[in-house]
Amino acid sequence: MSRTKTWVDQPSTPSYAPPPGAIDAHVHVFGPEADFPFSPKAKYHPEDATPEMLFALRDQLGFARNVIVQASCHGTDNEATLNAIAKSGGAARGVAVVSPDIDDAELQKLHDGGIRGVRFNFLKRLVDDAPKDKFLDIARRIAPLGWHVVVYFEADILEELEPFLAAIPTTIVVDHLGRPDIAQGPGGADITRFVQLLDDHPNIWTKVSGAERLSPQGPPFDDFVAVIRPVVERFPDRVLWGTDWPHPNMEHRIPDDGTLVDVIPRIAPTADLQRKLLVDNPMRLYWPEQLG
Ligand SMILES: O=C(O)c1cc(C(=O)O)oc(=O)c1
Repeated sequence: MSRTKTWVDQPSTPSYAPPPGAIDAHVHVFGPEADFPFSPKAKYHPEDATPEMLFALRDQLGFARNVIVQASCHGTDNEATLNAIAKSGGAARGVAVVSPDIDDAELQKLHDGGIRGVRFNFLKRLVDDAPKDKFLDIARRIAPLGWHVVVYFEADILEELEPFLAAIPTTIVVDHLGRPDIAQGPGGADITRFVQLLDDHPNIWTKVSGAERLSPQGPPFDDFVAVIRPVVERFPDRVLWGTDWPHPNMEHRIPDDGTLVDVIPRIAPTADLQRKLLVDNPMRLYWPEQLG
């Protein structure tokens, strides 16, 4: 498999300045492969996207902290994510992917390394299987640590997944809004069903990220803004935002991270909404001990 590069080296500097303490709550690191080899089951083989590159981007975009989400290409070996968190000097925490047979000592080691959640991935193009019963066992075991569950799925399986989501005893964060079809517009079936899910389950949050993945129109993402801004306004205390750098699998539509940041004030049009989205909400999940 040839190695893919999915990010721009010199993104534009955004016009929008995030508030002090802003958290980019969905990023990944890839490798470096020489130190942290990719999983033999990985569905893509990326170039190295290192912690140093991530922190330079964070500073350029005007963010203070990151949440590093274990990428599928590293399987259940979280060492690359832990390495990046350790190198951040307290400015990053993370979400791990764990094997169902992980023991308590290993979970505690992840906690000590800054992990505060586990990710369950249901995308067939990214993982071979997604065993709901085993995921539920994991969810029950991480609950006492104060962790939450991050779930990545596509809109077509939402209905089938709802009983599983309802059985999870922790906060749940849905990646990239469960990938609604943005072309359906603001009243579309996908986003309507997703909003209903959040109405019905007060413990379900969402990342309002993924404009570059979900918008058929592309920059400046007017179609994404029209569909997603009502979601931010309806659930101001249950939304997170992230660049998704280094944008796995986006080699054919590589986004400019500065342009993505400029979407924020359009989906969260007031300073109050922006502070909740970028600071207060992610702090509650990832750095709760630092809240007054
Ligand atoms: O849609 C994707 O391809 C994708 C992949 C991964 C991953 O490989 O972990 O993470 C994401 O947030 C999105």
